[in-house]
Amino acid sequence: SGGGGGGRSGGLSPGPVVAGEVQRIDVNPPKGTRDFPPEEMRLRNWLFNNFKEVSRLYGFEEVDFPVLENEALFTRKAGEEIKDQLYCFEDRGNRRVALRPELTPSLARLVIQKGKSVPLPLKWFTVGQCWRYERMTRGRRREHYQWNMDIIGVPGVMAEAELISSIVTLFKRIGIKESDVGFKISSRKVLQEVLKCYSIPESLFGKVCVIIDKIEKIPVDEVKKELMAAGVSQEAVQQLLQVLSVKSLTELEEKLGSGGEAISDLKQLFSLAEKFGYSEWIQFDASVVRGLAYYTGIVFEGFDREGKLRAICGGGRYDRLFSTFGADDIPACGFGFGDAVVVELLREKGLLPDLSLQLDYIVCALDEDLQGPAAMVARVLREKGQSVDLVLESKPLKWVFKRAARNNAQRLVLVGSSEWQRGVVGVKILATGEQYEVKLDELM
Ligand SMILES: Nc1ccc(Br)nc1
Repeated sequence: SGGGGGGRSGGLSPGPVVAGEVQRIDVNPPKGTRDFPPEEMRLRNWLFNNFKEVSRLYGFEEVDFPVLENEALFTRKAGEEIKDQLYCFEDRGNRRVALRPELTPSLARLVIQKGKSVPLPLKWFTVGQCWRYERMTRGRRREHYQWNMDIIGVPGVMAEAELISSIVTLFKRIGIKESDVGFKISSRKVLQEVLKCYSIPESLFGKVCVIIDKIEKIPVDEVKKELMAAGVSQEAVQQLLQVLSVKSLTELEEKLGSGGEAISDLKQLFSLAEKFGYSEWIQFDASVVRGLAYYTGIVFEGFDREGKLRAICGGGRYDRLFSTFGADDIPACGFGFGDAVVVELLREKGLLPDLSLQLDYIVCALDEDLQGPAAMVARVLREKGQSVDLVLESKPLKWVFKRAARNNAQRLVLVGSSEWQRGVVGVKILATGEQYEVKLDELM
């Protein structure tokens, strides 16, 4: 959703500056950002209203945070892309600030700030714009909106199962089926258990996961090199990469043994999926790691089964994030769901909704000195909850009918002199052409 459109004049490249004339500004939004003209805004509102309705159905409370945050929220030392692309600067008070690249750190900050005043578990959601400063070489967007749902204070995988259920509900609401998309599910405890066998320090865990997450984006030898540079032995690297290619929970159990938390979490999650009714939507995929350093357990991502698009959404458990902000750890999990990839998917599937403007009335005075009575008509209708496009200046009837058609007005009210003298106005039902006169207080 979102994007520019043809302006009133042609090209936007400024012509020569003539003395006394103002050079035309660039009317496009900054590189990598989008405008939302009415049609795009209707699609965005439709999508966000679905996000919010699902959040309401799941009993989540809406929260919000500033787009501008203290840079320190995002300066994790794990080599994440999100940090390399931080949209950050020093403000006039010499503070290091950043346009948030994600929402979870802000949420964690607010939870810590609220402390014991907000009884756990918390189920919070938000829809917010997130930013990255990426060299335009790849021509990618620099902003998108994310729907985030987080459950704070529940250590068990019922929380992850509930979150995935909410996303399935969203997909169903917008017409996307399990034959269109799926969820790849794994747990970072798989990697943790391998690393423990090679006594790799916990402090390296986040960085190792971030490197492994690049496995499908850069050559595997590069991944190996980065892992070894980070301090992982060659043997451990081999084991890590091998475990990522495991194809089933059974095979994983053979590899890791049945006593570990990774297997028990995953088995429980797949069992719960049966009860939630979304087993057909999920699959175990050991290669899912996700690129954020703070995930510690179950991780998942929504993908399009045709494999044409980037991940639709992603999330997981982050039980150690709070202590990175100097607070006591609280078990937590959540996901982010962007506004762009899902719209690409809907477009691909021919599922974009038809969201033309819906107007109840267009009201027009038939001559200049009837503008006041026309305003009265508009007031009466609006007080009854009717949407009214009041024509604000003298216009030929042809113009009024054209505007009524373009704005999908259901009825046209014409305020004419002789009718007004008789205490009535003319109403035309535009779909049928039927027309009648009605007293002002009988208007509806
Ligand atoms: N984190 C992030 C922010 C903005 C965009 Br576009 N993509 C990812």
